[in-house]
Amino acid sequence: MSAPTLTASSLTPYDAVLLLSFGGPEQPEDVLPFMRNVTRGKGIPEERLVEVSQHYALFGGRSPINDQNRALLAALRAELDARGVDTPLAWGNRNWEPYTDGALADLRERGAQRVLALVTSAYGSYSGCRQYREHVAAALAGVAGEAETPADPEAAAGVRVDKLRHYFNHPGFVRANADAVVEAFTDLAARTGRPVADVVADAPLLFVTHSIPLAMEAGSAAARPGYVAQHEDACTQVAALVAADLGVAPSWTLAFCSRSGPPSQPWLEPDVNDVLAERAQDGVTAVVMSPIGFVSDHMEVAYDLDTEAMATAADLGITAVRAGSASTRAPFVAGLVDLLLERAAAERGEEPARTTVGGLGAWPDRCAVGCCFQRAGVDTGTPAVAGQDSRTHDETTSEGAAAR
Ligand SMILES: CC1=C(CCC(=O)O)c2cc3nc(cc4[nH]c(cc5[nH]c(cc1n2)c(C)c5CCC(=O)O)c(CCC(=O)O)c4C)C(CCC(=O)O)=C3C
Ligand SMILES: [Fe+2]
Repeated sequence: MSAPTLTASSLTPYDAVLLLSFGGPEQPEDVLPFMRNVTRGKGIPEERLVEVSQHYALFGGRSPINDQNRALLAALRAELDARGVDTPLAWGNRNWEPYTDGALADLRERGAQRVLALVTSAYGSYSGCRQYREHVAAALAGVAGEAETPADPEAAAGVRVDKLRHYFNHPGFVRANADAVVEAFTDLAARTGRPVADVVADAPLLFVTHSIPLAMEAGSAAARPGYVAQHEDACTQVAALVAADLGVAPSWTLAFCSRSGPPSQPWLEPDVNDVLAERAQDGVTAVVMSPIGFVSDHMEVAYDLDTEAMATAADLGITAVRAGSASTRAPFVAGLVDLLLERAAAERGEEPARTTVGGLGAWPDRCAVGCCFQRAGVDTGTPAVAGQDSRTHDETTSEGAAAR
């Protein structure tokens, strides 16, 4: 079930790949300005900003996310080189330096006309999908020197930016998470001095992801199976690989972390800390937590799981082991390169296999009309690239024409 290794000497018609990520502060004085970027117009209470600033302060005011993206860039470069692909790889963030507009301006300067963006969010929701698409449209407007984002920012900037399909159900992402969970159960067995099969049989596997508002969940589910359904599909596949490797099927649930917003606004539940308390009441003394919703061990993992949830588990007398994230694990990196090659082949008019696992199938290359609005059915009309509802300049394709 490992992804087939694709080979091609280039990513034609793409001139460059852009790793597109969230960004994070790297020094204490950048924490609050970064958080104001993230929450602008979102109605997040000031107390929450102060609270989350303290999470960053615990780590010296430096988010781990940028270093993790530097490591991912290096791993992707090495994998591309190993397959003989010399396409340039650039990096831009939505919320902190290095910003996307600078990366795109630089690529344009170097002659790039078509860019393929790889977003560090495996799942679709406004936060992990359309918000990036709108962000790229605004960044292109900046590159074109326009104050307002025009309806066709790609034409204005002379750069077209496509986005790789979501990869929560790609075998590379699933295999990498399963390997990490197998390692965590093995570690838990060593710590408790029991056979690993016994540990899998009675230690629950808690998959953890970022909570989002229920309205955002509904928006994610309008055009395709939503954020929660995507997670359940990925969790089912990871658990199946763990069962195959360790001989016993783990009993898993999906829990959420990092709830934000005002208390009056409903977000996805249950919270991972509440799940731990419930399991303790049932007599559970050991768990594995897998941060399946996160591509790397950034601040939500370092604080909400490794600091807060670990303290909750300790208070409850639960031995908890946190599995690693996909980060730069070989199956994940190889899978991402497979996806880049698949997309390039599709853009050349070939018909590449769209490898997936689970029951939901491959997400479309261009996001479906109406996908991932912040609230279901509420189209703000904000220009966004890379969708079937984007106004791109390739009017000639049937897909582009159908969207109008
Ligand atoms: C689904 C999702 C992912 C996972 C997918 C993905 O990985 O992209 C994610 C990732 C991340 N979220 C991050 C940081 C923050 N997110 C915030 C706020 C919010 N996140 C939301 C959702 C998500 N966020 C939402 C709905 C909000 C409320 C405001 C809004 O509606 O947009 C806030 C403001 C404070 C607060 O409200 O908690 C901060 C500081 C970092 C960087 C971490 C680092 O520095 O290492 C990363 C990778
Ligand atoms: Fe977030």
